[in-house]
Amino acid sequence: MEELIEKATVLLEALPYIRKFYGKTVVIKYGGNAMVDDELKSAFAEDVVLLKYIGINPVVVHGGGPQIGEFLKKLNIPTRFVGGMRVTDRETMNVVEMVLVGKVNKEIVKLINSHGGSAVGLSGKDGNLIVAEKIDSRKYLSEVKAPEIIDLGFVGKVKKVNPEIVIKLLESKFIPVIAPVGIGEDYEAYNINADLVAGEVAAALKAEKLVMLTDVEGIKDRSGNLIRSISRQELSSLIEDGTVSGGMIPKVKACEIALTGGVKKAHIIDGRVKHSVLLEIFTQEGIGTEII
Ligand SMILES: Nc1ncnc2c1ncn2[C@@H]1O[C@H](COP(=O)(O)OP(=O)(O)O)[C@@H](O)[C@H]1O
Ligand SMILES: CC(=O)N[C@@H](CCC(=O)OP(=O)(O)O)C(=O)O
Repeated sequence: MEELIEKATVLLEALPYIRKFYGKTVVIKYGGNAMVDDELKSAFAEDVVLLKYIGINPVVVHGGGPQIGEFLKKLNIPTRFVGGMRVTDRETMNVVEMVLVGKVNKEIVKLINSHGGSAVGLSGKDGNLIVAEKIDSRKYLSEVKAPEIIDLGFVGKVKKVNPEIVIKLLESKFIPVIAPVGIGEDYEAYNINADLVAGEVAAALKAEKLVMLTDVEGIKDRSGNLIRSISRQELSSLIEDGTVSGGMIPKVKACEIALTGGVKKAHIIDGRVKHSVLLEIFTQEGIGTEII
């Protein structure tokens, strides 16, 4: 009996958060290690389905960098990153779209649905969801202090998000799952860093939260200690002084975009921790780094 009562107590701990976030939208960037380990994948899907059933609206934006890399390797197409972005020629773009939209997106949809959810996969092309434009390589690469300045090819940035299709899905039982491929006004497909897409989608939806899963505990300071909480204003200095580098740069930028766009809070959390999404949303301490 004691044990059962203890269970009820644990469940009740979530009540204030369920009340606070009921009917609100939470954008989750899914990527990194959490996407390769089977046990973590199931735990992630359970978290997303649970959120939906208790009346919180999850929107998943996924990455797939490692999966694209593997496929390019199989095809003997060399690939590299400059300033955290994959150099994307036309041939690479075709593979990027095939892997992200055809493979990774559908796998996440299947995963969520196999845990009792109703996920619907979208790319930026569906409903003109993500209108992209070619990134200004010179400007971007010098901004992030990249070691070389080259043309990144079909790497895009978000020009506009048309969130109608996502809102329609959220109004019913569906869980939107978005692949980071944008459509240009020239009708070319653009490869966009998934973190940046998540930030822009969160801003367009005026989400309550942006939660970014990654393969580290959160943002680390110069001495390697986890930063628990940081303000939006302090973020740019972390990039400028080199504390934040590589794959963490677009994550930090995504949080800036989201918060500037009206999202209340952004979190960078450890996707290697089982049920990290629930731990972030339903506990007082949360996990990882919160950006306010
Ligand atoms: N200040 C920092 N704090 C934490 N991680 C950092 C920092 N600067 C750079 N990184 C790197 O960023 C990586 C996360 O980015 P990335 O590998 O692209 O993640 P994901 O695959 O989850 O999108 C970390 O594994 C770490 O190596
Ligand atoms: C321009 C650019 O670099 N696009 C990324 C898109 C996928 C992505 O962002 O995946 P992760 O979130 O797993 O890193 C790429 O080609 O790898």
